[in-house]
Amino acid sequence: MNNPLMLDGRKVAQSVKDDLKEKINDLKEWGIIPKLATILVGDDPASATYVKMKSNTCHKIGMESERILLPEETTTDELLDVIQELNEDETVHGILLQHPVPSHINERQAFDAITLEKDVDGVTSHGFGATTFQLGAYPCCTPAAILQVIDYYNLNIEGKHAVVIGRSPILGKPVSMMLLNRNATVTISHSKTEDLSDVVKQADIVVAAVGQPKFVKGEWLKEGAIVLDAGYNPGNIGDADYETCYAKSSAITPVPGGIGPVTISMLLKHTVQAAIKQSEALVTH
Ligand SMILES: Nc1nc2c(c(=O)[nH]1)N[C@@H](CN(C=O)c1ccc(C(=O)N[C@@H](CCC(=O)O)C(=O)O)cc1)CN2
Repeated sequence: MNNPLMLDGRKVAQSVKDDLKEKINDLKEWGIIPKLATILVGDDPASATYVKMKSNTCHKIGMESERILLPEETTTDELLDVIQELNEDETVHGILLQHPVPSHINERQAFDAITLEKDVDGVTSHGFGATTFQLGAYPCCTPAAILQVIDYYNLNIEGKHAVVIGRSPILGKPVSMMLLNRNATVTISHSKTEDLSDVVKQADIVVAAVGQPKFVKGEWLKEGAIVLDAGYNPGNIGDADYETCYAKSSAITPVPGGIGPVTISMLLKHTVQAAIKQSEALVTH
């Protein structure tokens, strides 16, 4: 396949942020400034960087953000109290709990404590169910970013075979449901899948969401496959081996500059949508 298309996530993210700036200006005329609260538990440097990127991007486009940094030894109950306060704070429209939390914390319980209307990161069980059944919840941001890239570049996924590698609650599982809702034929593969390379060989679209650097090799791909790399490994290395996958693909997202920047723009988009909905709810009550 000659001349594969490099899918430029920075360009996609910019187009999302440009749309948002207009909406944010409109909201400001009503005295509303969309606000995202981020919670980081512990001092994992990569997570700290991602949270900082989220809050910096909020400020750049005229939103507010409140960064809550909690010590490593925070208990589940203490974290639940912080989330409850944010649920009740009318100035906060969206809540993000950075994943992963330290292992002594019950992450599922913490995610599920976020009220659905502020779950702009799509991490609650309720949000997952509502996304799956297309009931209007905010989807997880990386899956939403993958769909945004697909739409921006007009990639045809209906009836195509998408192989998702990974089944995590905030990536592999939700993106599989979202692709299914777009009429793709979806195979979810994972660490226990037998003959993974043979499974991947059948894919028109490969979503790499496995969390291992350069895991997907070009030789596994069908000629002309689309590769959507959702990996964010240390050193900004994706889950796909870019050079070999590029050569075999028809289109591919790089790392950095692919799905990552779009993920952040989707978080801000959901927060603006939440600010609009919550303000409408205040007016009608
Ligand atoms: N609660 C959540 N936790 C985590 C999520 C999430 O969506 N919700 N996703 C990942 C990490 N992540 C955001 O949190 C994330 C990772 C990487 C990027 C990104 O833009 N990376 C850049 C490169 C980094 C850089 O420029 O320094 C890129 O790919 O170009 C954004 C978000 C885990 N946790």
